[in-house]
Amino acid sequence: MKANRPKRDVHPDLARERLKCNFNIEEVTNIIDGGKDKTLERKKIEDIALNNGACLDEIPDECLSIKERYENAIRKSCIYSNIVRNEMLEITGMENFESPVLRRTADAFFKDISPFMLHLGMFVPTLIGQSTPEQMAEWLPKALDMKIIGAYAQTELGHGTFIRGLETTATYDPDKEEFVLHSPTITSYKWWAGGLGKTANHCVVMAQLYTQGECHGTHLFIVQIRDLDTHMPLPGIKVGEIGPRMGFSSADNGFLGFNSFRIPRQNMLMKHAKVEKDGCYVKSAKHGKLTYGTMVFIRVTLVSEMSFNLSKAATIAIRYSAVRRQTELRPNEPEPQILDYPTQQHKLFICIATAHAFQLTSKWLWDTFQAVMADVRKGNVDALPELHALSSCLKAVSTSDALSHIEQCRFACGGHGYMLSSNLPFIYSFVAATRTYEGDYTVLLLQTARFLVKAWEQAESGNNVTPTVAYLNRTANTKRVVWDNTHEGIIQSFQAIAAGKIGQCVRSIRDRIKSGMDYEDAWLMTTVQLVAAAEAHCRAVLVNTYWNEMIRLTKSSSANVKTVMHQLAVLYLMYWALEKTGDLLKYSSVSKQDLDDLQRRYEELLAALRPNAVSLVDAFDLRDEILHSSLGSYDGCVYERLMEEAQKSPLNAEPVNPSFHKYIKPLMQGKL
Ligand SMILES: CC/C=C\C/C=C\C/C=C\C/C=C\C/C=C\CCCC(=O)SCCNC(=O)CCNC(=O)[C@H](O)C(C)(C)COP(=O)(O)OP(=O)(O)OC[C@H]1O[C@@H](n2cnc3c(N)ncnc32)[C@H](O)[C@@H]1OP(=O)(O)O
Ligand SMILES: Cc1cc2nc3c(=O)[nH]c(=O)nc-3n(C[C@H](O)[C@H](O)[C@H](O)COP(=O)(O)OP(=O)(O)OC[C@H]3O[C@@H](n4cnc5c(N)ncnc54)[C@H](O)[C@@H]3O)c2cc1C
Repeated sequence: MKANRPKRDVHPDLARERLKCNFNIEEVTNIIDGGKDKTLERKKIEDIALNNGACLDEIPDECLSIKERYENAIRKSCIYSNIVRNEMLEITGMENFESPVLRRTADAFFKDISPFMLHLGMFVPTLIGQSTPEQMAEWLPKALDMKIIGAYAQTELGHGTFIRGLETTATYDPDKEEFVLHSPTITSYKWWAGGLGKTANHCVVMAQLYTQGECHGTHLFIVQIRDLDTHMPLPGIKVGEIGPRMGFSSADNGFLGFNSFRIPRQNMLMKHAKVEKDGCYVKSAKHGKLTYGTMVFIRVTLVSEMSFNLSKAATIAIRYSAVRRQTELRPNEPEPQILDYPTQQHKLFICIATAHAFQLTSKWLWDTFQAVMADVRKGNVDALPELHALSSCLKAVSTSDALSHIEQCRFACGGHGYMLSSNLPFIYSFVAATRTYEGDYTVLLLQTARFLVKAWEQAESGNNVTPTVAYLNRTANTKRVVWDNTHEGIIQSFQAIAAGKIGQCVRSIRDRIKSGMDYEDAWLMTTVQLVAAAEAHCRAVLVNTYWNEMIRLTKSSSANVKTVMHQLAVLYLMYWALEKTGDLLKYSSVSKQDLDDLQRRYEELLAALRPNAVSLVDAFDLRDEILHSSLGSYDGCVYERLMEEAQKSPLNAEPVNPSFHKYIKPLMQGKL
């Protein structure tokens, strides 16, 4: 059902803020979108999706029951998918079905997550990345046309991180030329897959492949789990939804068990390895981990996804902070806008800068991913370890940083930030999951650490290392870098911290081995340091990439846009330098005086950015329909919207709730 929202005048405080803007907002929007043409394309897609009002709900999702919420999400998913299929893909091009713009526009329909998200997000990319041309021809058109709807079922009740430990089996039967899928234990049940519980009729399943009596490790299979006509689970399939969770409330995350369920031989995704009709196993992949490709793809896309979520939270908190007034600074003076408090600016301006840092880095990461995949298609897998290390740490750090900054945005909105109608709790719970799914934070940083330790050893012995760790060639054998408070100096300090920490890990491992431990135990005992070293490496990559990309992308910008983009990048460098003073003292020659100067310059920068704060979030160009926020709308009519949303509470539908007569009154009368 559509809801009509009253159009309101812009709140005078926000209107005044917009008059202070000294840069061209559209230019910054174009930089964030990746060019003027990309902005136009995004707006066109948003217009198609939003102008028909299909996304608006009369009753907020959070006031619905679990069942109603799911049914409403399916209703909207079908409308949205139809628009994507019939109108939007024509604009992006079919090959760009995973365009972030499509993903972002979907947010206008769902405060939470669409049950179809994993279909386009993981099922389709797996078909593209793991199928032979024949398999692709069979399934991809059906999947893109929504003739089949898929999920990605890898994680099991007993194992998520350790993929090699998955228990589901796929045993080849050469007589019938079929695989028999089986779930031998309760812990082998698939668990978590989005869209699996009620929506999907197909899924990609990761299972241990057995043929000719031998186990060949985990492989991917495409499995039909429900009848296309009745939607009933097929015989041999036990499938359902896993129950309420912190977020993802409308994503019908599911469980799945197989009871000797048979699929044709052709349903093994055979791009990197195949099983012949007679059961002979043939591996063609040049790298053992190419079946993990969908995970790498999603890790890469998550960096931009984090930028988007952070830009939403920052827009809400900054617009609200411009309208909210609190506490007298001096007796009898009007209460200031809370955005005038430097402590509030400290909480929030880093969110704008981080959204830029992640967006610019994500574009660079995406280009790197595309280049490495093009090489892989030609048979060259040399750059895969570096891509894995890079995508792992950037996924871990971007999701973790986004989560803590979004929480800061909620704190910055006081009590009203706790309201679901602010949308901050939805954004937070969505992002909280990203720190875990697609590889947990710690686990992924330890993957990066493996790569870094090897790179450090190469650099130590005088060999050249790959580009993202090239700083090791300069710093591996240096004790402390000379502190220099320019941007180059700060970037070099981050590299020195990373090199210093990696070196310290290597020495700890070696010392432990010398004292009698085997390599595995020495590694295990060093993992706390290894995680910190990988995080430091990631920060070095982030500051360097953000800075370089900012300079590159603002080359032809107007002077004031250059200035404000520069200010944000400097803010990012200073913020993190001040967060890491202990490390700077350890690995650079920074003095107490240098740090005091840095703190003062940081505070001056907050003040310099203050007049442009609202316009900087306006530059994210997030329409109200995408923000879903009583606190963050463009007009800033916060109190009216909070009141309007309160009226929608089901508890306000009747003046007296029946429980009064049933319980409270008898209690008051001593009759209970
Ligand atoms: C309209 C919509 C359009 C589009 C949508 C677009 C985008 C979507 C945006 C947002 C998404 C929104 C919603 C999505 C919602 C939910 C999705 C959630 C999905 C999931 O969670 S799926 C399950 C994911 N699971 C994991 O990630 C598990 C994590 N574990 C692992 O990855 C691995 O087990 C491991 C890496 C931890 C270890 O693997 P292993 O044991 O097999 O390997 P080893 O540790 O022994 O390492 C050996 C060797 O291999 C190297 N290695 C490991 N992995 C890789 C890799 N992927 N690539 C290259 N190399 C790899 C490793 O480094 C070792 O190397 P070394 O040289 O020996 O050191
Ligand atoms: C909202 C959501 C959606 C999801 N969607 C899907 C989906 O669509 N498809 C799918 O297949 N899966 C999905 N998952 C599952 C997800 O990928 C896993 O939860 C994730 O990979 C973590 O695995 P786990 O839950 O087994 O955690 P565990 O591996 O059990 O981790 C628990 C803790 O142990 C630590 N730990 C584990 N191993 C190590 C180690 N080697 N060294 C140090 N510490 C370690 C971790 O850091 C963590 O703190 C989803 C999960 C969520 C939350």
